[in-house]
Amino acid sequence: MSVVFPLVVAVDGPAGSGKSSVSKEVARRLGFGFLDTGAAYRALAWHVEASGVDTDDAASVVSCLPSFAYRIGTDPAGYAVHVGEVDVTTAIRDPEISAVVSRVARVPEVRTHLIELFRSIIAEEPTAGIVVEGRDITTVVAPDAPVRILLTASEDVRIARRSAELVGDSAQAAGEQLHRRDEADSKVVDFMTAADGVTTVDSTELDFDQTVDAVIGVIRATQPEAVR
Ligand SMILES: Nc1ncnc2c1ncn2[C@@H]1O[C@H](COP(=O)(O)OP(=O)(O)O)[C@@H](O)[C@H]1O
Ligand SMILES: Nc1ccn([C@@H]2O[C@H](COP(=O)(O)OP(=O)(O)O)[C@@H](O)[C@H]2O)c(=O)n1
Repeated sequence: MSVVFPLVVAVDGPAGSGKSSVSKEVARRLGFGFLDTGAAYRALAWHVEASGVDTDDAASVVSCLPSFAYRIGTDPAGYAVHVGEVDVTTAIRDPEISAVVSRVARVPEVRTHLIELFRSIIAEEPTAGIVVEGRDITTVVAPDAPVRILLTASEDVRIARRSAELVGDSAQAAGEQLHRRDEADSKVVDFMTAADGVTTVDSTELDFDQTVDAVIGVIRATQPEAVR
């Protein structure tokens, strides 16, 4: 009996471009699974901090990997992130975690460990497809995915969207943090330019529903049987 893998829709892009919210809605509409890979880097940063370890020291970060008991579901309607028994779904969105996550994500051993984890979650997806979003999905995690998309938007628009969802944090601080994080992250992987074969969806002038429709349009163009 041959093994049938799910159809992988790989989505990359900078912070605030809509990767997470748009991918989740696309998955919901198509009956696919959804994997937010950034959540794992955030949860590891949370775990490193909770272990009292300096996020700036790569060797100490690596020493936290064996005790990192990470769990995430792929049902877009039941999104929840756990480290051991602790539900960290909300805690990992804290600006304090956003401020340190890039330090954890730049460690090569961390990336190797999490990339393997993502590939095993993808291989075990029980539905017909899975939308996987992050920074290196189209290039490293699933470069052979049949659908590969770079979701972008101008920095001003991304900052405005991100600061609109923060409470008690000034728009300026949110903007500066987003800019710094993209700068640090893009030294590790290039998610600002589309690799060969990757389709760019620029949501600067699109509202949320139009962006979802644009992504589904790209999927339909390459995999018509996946979209009815
Ligand atoms: N095309 C769009 N138009 C307006 N708001 C959007 C659009 N796409 C996403 N958003 C909103 O922008 C915010 C950031 O989106 P998110 O999915 O968290 O981005 P990312 O995962 O790329 O960081 C969310 O509040 C989301 O609802
Ligand atoms: N595939 C990925 C996904 C996220 N990340 C890291 O994880 C962090 C959080 O990712 P995220 O997708 O939750 O960030 P947002 O774009 O949603 O703000 C990023 O700033 C990167 O440092 C990564 O290195 N590779």
